[in-house]
Amino acid sequence: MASQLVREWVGIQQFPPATQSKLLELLGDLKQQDVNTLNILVMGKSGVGKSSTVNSIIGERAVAVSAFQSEGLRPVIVSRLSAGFTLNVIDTPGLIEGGYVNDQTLEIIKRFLLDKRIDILLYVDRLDAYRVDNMDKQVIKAITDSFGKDIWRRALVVLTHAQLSPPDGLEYDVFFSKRSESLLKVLRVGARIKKQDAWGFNIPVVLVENSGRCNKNQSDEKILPNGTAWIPNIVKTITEVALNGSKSILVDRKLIEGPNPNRQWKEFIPVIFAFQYFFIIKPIQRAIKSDIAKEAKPAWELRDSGGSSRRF
Ligand SMILES: Nc1nc2c(ncn2[C@@H]2O[C@H](COP(=O)(O)OP(=O)(O)OP(=O)(O)O)[C@@H](O)[C@H]2O)c(=O)[nH]1
Repeated sequence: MASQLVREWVGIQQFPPATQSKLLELLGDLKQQDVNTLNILVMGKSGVGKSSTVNSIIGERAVAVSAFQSEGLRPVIVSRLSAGFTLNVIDTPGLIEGGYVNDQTLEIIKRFLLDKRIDILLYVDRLDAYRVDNMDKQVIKAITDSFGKDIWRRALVVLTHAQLSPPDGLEYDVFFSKRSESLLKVLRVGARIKKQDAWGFNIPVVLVENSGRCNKNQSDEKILPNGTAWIPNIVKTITEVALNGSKSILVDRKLIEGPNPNRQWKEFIPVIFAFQYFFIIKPIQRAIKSDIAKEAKPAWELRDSGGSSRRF
């Protein structure tokens, strides 16, 4: 991702000192493991808080946020450099339109990512959605079909609107784990992750509150209702996923175009013809010949072929 404009990460200085020092420590951990760049892809349904989350992490209003359906159809890349570390965050348009996955949007995202590497996927949804439905499954399936199942080894589920009072008198952490479990369940179905493989896809769920009215602790850090300072927490989880030993996803032509249906099984065509010739056509020909040979000749044929040519 060398071509885009990389700016100094000034937004990091907007964070309170406690957050800043935790972030710099985490970036230091990554650099120690020779990870000097992270490409983070942000995807999800429309209006769930993708752009707001990008801005919160960067600490600047780097991408446009809208309460209404966003007009932007193209992904946007935000690149920031701090102490020798480059962070590239790719914000993408929402994938749902009129109740369906928008294939055109998906195609634009795929083309945009061509020849780029995805180190981390932030799959964004809202904490305050109480149900999962087929739409969730369709979006997850579309991401899986586009970038392969292994992208989920590099994923975090991010739940926005995390400053809420749970319904029905539920404890905050109980509500969070119920919401996470139901979303992870539908994610495993959409991503075709089999039960026996689930341990290899240990997808963490993190909470985010992008609102300016987010509560703060004594160190002026934005905190969740359970007291967690969420910006260092999401960056820490991103660091853990980046260092979990799985491979980043290289978006090459083969990956996004998938197997060419016209080429499928083509190499087997000569084998199938040879099989048909030797094991079906040949035996049938042999059987016909032997039938003809064995056939008892009728009397009139013997008479005719006996040489007694009648002359008229
Ligand atoms: N209270 C609250 N509002 C949020 C949060 N995150 C986003 N919003 C609001 O939700 C609306 C949509 O946010 P965006 O960040 O534009 O969502 P998006 O997913 O990027 O939207 P599209 O690009 O249209 O798909 C905006 O009005 C945001 O201010 C959050 O964590 N808490």
